[in-house]
Amino acid sequence: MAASAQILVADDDAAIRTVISQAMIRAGFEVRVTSNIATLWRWISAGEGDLVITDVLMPDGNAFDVLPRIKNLRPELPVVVMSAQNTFMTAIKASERGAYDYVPKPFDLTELVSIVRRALAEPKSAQSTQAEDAGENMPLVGRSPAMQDIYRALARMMQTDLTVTITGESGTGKELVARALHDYGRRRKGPFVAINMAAIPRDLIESELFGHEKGAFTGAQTRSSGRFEQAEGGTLFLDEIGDMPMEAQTRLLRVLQQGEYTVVGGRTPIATDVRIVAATNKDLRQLIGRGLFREDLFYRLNVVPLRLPPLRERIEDLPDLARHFFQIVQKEGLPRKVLTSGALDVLRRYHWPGNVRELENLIRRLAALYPQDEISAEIIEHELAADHARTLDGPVDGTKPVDLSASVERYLTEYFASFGDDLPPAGLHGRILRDVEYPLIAAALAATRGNQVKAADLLGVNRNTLRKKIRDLDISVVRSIR
Ligand SMILES: Nc1ncnc2c1ncn2[C@@H]1O[C@H](COP(=O)(O)OP(=O)(O)OP(=O)(O)O)[C@@H](O)[C@H]1O
Repeated sequence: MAASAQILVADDDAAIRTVISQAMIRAGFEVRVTSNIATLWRWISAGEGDLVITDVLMPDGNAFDVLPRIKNLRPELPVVVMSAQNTFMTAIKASERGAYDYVPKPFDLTELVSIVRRALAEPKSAQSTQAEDAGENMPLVGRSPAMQDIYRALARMMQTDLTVTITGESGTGKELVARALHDYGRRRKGPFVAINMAAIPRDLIESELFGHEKGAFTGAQTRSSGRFEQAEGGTLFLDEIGDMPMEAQTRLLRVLQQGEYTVVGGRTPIATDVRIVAATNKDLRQLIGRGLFREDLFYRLNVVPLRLPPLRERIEDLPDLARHFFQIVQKEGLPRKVLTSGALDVLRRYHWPGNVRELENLIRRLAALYPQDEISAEIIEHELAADHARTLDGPVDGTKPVDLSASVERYLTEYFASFGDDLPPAGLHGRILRDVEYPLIAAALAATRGNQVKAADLLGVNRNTLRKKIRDLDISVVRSIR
């Protein structure tokens, strides 16, 4: 049946019409092409075509505006949307307006043919989709191929309740993605509840998640609701799932298998309607091997695995991300800055162990600490060196360094080793303290938006001492206008 199917192709670029129609004809389809929306709509309303491939922006209109009409008139007609504006919102809009799939330009013809085949082979279901405008407030920034893959996966998952597990180094945007899944999905009217397993004492995790009855354990003086109850009808985001204790894992498995749980100290099973999104920066398979994570739970959670690539693997997103964060800090009242092309080059070469969070923090510091409108390569180099001193080679798995003094020790061992049999130049004490003091004071000033009184308070030093240090360490301070 599919072999004789007719494909309607709409794109104002003649070259694209040609390559698509050639590929479709080679694949055994009939093809009609047009350069405008009006003709496409005429064909569709006349009942022609078995599938549509359309560009978004065309001379006589926007395909997203006609998609709801197409869905109304011919709900079973699959529409594949192509776009060169490869943002999260384009993918989401396509999904919300009822497109079958969204293909970012430039695209792979073989992939397009397989999408078309898949769409034509699927049973026709009159899937009704709510055409609700999501607004232009972009939650996720970046147009790299790696992020395109994420957007498409998200767009497909929006209308489902599938359990998703997001993996990725610290700071890659796992929580942001979990929120986007909720905010643009069909549970958006319900609550989004996040809980971080690494931030809660292990013996309290079960009761935090599932609640407890009065007297369930020492200190449980009243009945308490758990996060599952709070997330009813919405999404529960389980961050750092690799840190979940075994007993809690067993309870969670039951929720995923049977849709019910019991509170700690309770006996009656409670039915639950919660979408689970989990995240981890650990390798769960390795934890399974060490007996720390249940394999059956892993498979239940990993229904849809989503891997967020580290920033260094999608460095082309850096200018967009930097602009985005400058905009955010500007809205918060800090002056607007731009990066010189030299500065961008330095940022592109950096390896970003803290990923997008590290970039965000850097932009905040730049906006708060430097008076100049243009941020030069030298400033970036200076700040990244300070950043390096701050993290002093934290663990490579992306987790946050916890023990500063252990990090300093490691740093010093390497530092001494780098001089071989010689000693480093004299004045080490001053140099090391300065390397620690600079980022410390800069961070305090950034956190207090350049307010020296508050920064002195935060640091626990006298205001005059802070002023002297700022001068000695040559830290530039700009006060936020708010
Ligand atoms: N693609 C993106 N677009 C815009 N902002 C982003 C993006 N990715 C991450 N961020 C921002 O970077 C910061 C870190 O993101 P997030 O907290 O989601 O990371 P995470 O992977 O959950 O980190 P962790 O594992 O340490 O909890 C947040 O402020 C988030 O808003």
